[in-house]
Amino acid sequence: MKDKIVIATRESQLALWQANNVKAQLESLYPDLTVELLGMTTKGDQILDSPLSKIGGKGLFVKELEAALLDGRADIAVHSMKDVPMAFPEGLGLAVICEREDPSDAFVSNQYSSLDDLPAGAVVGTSSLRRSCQLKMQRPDLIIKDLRGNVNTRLRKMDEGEYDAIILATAGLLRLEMQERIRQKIPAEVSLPAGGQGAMGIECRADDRPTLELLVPLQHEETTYRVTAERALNERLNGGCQAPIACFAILQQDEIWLRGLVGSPDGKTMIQSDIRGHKDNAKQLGVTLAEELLSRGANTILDAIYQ
Ligand SMILES: NCc1[nH]cc(CCC(=O)O)c1CC(=O)O
Repeated sequence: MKDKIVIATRESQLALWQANNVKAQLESLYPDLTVELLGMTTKGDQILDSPLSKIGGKGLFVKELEAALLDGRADIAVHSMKDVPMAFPEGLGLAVICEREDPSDAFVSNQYSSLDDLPAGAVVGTSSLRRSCQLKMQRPDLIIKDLRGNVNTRLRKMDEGEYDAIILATAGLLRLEMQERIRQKIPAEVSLPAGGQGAMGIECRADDRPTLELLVPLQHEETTYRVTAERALNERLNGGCQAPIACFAILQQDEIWLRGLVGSPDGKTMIQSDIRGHKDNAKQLGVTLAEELLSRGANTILDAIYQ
């Protein structure tokens, strides 16, 4: 039995909240266990002056954390599942997926109470192609302006008047106890979330059995089925969270209902579909839905973006 676990974490307020949440869960499960945080800065935290879709590179926010796991400085890394690439470096793997927080996107504004309330020409901040393509599709009259930085930075930029409204993940705002900032939880029909949004996952060394065993109680079954289907779709589309891909699964008894879409960055084309099937086929459902989207034109949109 291990007596100490070191958690590698980014130092944004949200990342620290998530790492501390896992620390608290482990400490309450195992009173004799010491849990320490190892704070680190990633490339994604450093490059703040260019749009994320231009910097490219999957795993911008996880590479440094993974290096710490591989050389033994840390035992686990806590991630937002929507930022975790599909493939792990040799020797590492996903240990568990924890219970999902609200997966929706949040509409945040000081003047306006909802997306519908925004006047023509209003400036909306987001750096996510997924959010901007869905917004443009429904509201071609809005002006979408890039917005980078952690949650606090984005809120400050809006407060300073650079944007009339911004879109953030509801989960992040709830975790940071900024629920009063949420003017509207945008329904999935209006802004389909990113695969994995709202769920935390824990990565560790694939052969570290003692750590894997400690983590077992943190696994959340329903979330795992849902996020497995979503990630399979992303993987088949070869998409990271910087791609204009949205997907969202819910569980109805033993049946998964997975919705997915790929939009063109200009907001003029959107290919969307959905699929239902038994939860034991979560992965296959994601792959099948991805292939349907590809055959209906998503391949053309994605080729243009990835080239
Ligand atoms: N893209 C960064 C990121 N990664 C995870 C979250 C929020 C928390 C979550 O989805 O679990 C955010 C912030 C946001 O999109 O507003």
